[in-house]
Amino acid sequence: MTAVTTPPTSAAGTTAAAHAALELRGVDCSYGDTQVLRDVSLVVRPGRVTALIGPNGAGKTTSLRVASGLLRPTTGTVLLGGEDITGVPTHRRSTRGLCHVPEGRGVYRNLTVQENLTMQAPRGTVAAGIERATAAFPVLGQRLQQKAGTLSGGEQQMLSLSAAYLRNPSVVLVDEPSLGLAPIIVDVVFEFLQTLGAEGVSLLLVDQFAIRSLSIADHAYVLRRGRVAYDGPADELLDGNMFEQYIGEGA
Ligand SMILES: Nc1ncnc2c1ncn2[C@@H]1O[C@H](COP(=O)(O)OP(=O)(O)OP(=O)(O)O)[C@@H](O)[C@H]1O
Repeated sequence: MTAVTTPPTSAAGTTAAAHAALELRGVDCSYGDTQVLRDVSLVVRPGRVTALIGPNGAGKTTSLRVASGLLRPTTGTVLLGGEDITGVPTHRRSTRGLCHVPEGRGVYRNLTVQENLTMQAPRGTVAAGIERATAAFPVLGQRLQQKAGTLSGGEQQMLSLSAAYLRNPSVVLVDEPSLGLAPIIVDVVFEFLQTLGAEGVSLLLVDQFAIRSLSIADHAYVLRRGRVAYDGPADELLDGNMFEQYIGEGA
């Protein structure tokens, strides 16, 4: 476990950050006069699942918003595949393979499931994309003509997560995918996230179920009051004492 912000150095002398799919480096971010991220550095390694956990208000969603370009850091750098994308707008990050599945079901409520899926898929890939999404979530295949706003919460979340398949991204940021879902649907969502990871997608996952997130993650960061308090292997955090020390009272 690394106590805080310095990226671990490999035997070859290169930092893990040199091989990052996504990296936040020394990021500060504020809402107006209120600073919520302080010198946040984190690395999402290629084809790995990285969990970002911490108590309410720690800055997890803000970190994802900085990564996807919805927020501009006041200081620091965002890198995608080693390239500085700090000033690159959100839609261009998306075409470069970065997909953000935001908290609260990013679906178009007045469009049907099929229309939602069609909007997400790049031109020329719609049919294949829909096939892939409905194979992952068969219930969506049965609801293609239904308005997204009339789907259950779980189905809306599945539709929202389908974007991660349709756009064929290399890096996916997922914010609170299990929020408000029944336990059986939470299982489906975590299975899907695990499948994405197994298929080589680099995942940065924020979820209220810290233990569950850590159990599918390779690496973990704990944020506390806008600072990285833990940077290390996910399984080390699952150790009872460590969990209590870093997350116990907050999560
Ligand atoms: N648009 C905003 N304007 C002002 N302050 C904000 C805004 N969004 C978030 N904040 C504040 O920034 C801090 C970090 O919020 P953020 O949503 O990133 O935390 P979080 O770790 O994701 O929390 P949670 O687990 O509760 O979702 C909080 O104190 C929050 O009140």
